[in-house]
Amino acid sequence: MNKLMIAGGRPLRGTVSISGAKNSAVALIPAAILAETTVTLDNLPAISDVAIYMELLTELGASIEWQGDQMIIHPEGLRSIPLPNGNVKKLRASYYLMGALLGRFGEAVVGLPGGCNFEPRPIDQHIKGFEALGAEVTNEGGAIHLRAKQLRGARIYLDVVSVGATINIMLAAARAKGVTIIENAAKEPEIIDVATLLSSMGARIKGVGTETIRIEGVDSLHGCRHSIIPDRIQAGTYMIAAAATRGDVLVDNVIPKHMEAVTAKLQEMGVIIEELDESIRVIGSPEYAQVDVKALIYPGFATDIQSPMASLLTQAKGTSILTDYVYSNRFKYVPELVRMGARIKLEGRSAIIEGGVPLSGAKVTATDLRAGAALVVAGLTVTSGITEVSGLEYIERGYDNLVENLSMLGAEVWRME
Ligand SMILES: CC(=O)N[C@H]1[C@@H](OP(=O)(O)OP(=O)(O)OC[C@H]2O[C@@H](n3ccc(=O)[nH]c3=O)[C@H](O)[C@@H]2O)O[C@H](CO)[C@@H](O)[C@@H]1O
Ligand SMILES: C=C(OP(=O)(O)O)C(=O)O
Repeated sequence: MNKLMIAGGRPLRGTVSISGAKNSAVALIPAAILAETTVTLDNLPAISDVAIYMELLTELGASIEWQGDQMIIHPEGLRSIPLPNGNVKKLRASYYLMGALLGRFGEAVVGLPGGCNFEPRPIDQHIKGFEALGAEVTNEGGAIHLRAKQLRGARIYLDVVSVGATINIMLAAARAKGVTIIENAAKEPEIIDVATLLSSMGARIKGVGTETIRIEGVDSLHGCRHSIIPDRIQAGTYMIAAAATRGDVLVDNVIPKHMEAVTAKLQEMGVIIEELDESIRVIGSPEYAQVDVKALIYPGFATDIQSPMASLLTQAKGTSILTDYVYSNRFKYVPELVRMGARIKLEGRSAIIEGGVPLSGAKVTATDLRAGAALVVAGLTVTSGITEVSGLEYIERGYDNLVENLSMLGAEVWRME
């Protein structure tokens, strides 16, 4: 396991430029399967989930050029080769191969996904959607087999608002015969990003960003060039880290509208925020008020940043309650924060966080990507001792150039193999 070493206690200062969004990138790359000609993606994050996706598309026969933040996907050699094991199990978003391969080839075999396994994460709504479009879906030894002679548009009501199911159904429906309506759809910015790419490829999609999405299937889709939206979760993490270290950071290349829930909560605590067109300046204060945080679907406070927020709340005055309404038990990081001296109790889907308790350096383990983000933010605030975060590979699933970015902001951090 790789480790991140942190000698904390230094206020973060300077500018950090945010890369493209992980949760867009890992949907846009498989979406390119639907095109018959070349797709170019710009502003791609340099994270391991993207590298794994590149390998997956290569296994399927695509030819890919990836240089800097640009990926060029030539889909001409693609076939629907069964992928029951291997790379599909290394990330959550491999489930998008189901919708993309089904849409393009009418068949797919894809192993159940991996990714952050902080709790069971079913994909029943994805399957319900594929079946409604006319696919036969079976689970054979942990791999999902999908087959359809002809996908047909349908009206699909999602029982739970799901980012993955909304995108997966859009992918398959883009090539179905007739009109598909997704009701109770998710509204996250990454869904709009995927719909923008599909529309540039020739798809007919309306209503993204609302709870009803209408997709009129087309016979073929073509290549295009698309620039990925900034990663609002990385941006939020740097905003929180700037506040937690009482620093002064310009978080650049962001869409401030996507950050509204984080901005509002930080302001409520007493953090000074200046919003510019494509950047947000975060200036820390000596004291923070306690706040309650409810992680919700977009435009609510994102569940993916509740864990670094918990680390910041250990610095507030008084007791804060952080509740996650998306996942019932996304708190594997709590015992690790407690190891660093935090006083946090878990009650159902809430963490009760006692503020004003100084943290100290310890050996802690990131059990998943955002648990890792929580420990990094906590480590940056520590004034006594070194924090040693094991499981850096989880963090690198979603944070582009983390060590370099933090070092540029003045943090003393280094990697240990
Ligand atoms: C690759 C990617 O984009 N990952 C994000 C995506 O994950 P993912 O797409 O897996 O998350 P969903 O939006 O689907 O999950 C939301 C909730 O619905 C439940 N559910 C979901 C699907 C389903 O078929 N049945 C079901 O019960 C889940 O267990 C969870 O409690 O959105 C999550 C919620 O914003 C984020 O935390 C992840 O970072
Ligand atoms: C849960 C996350 O990712 P994934 O869905 O890819 O596991 C995340 O990005 O916080």
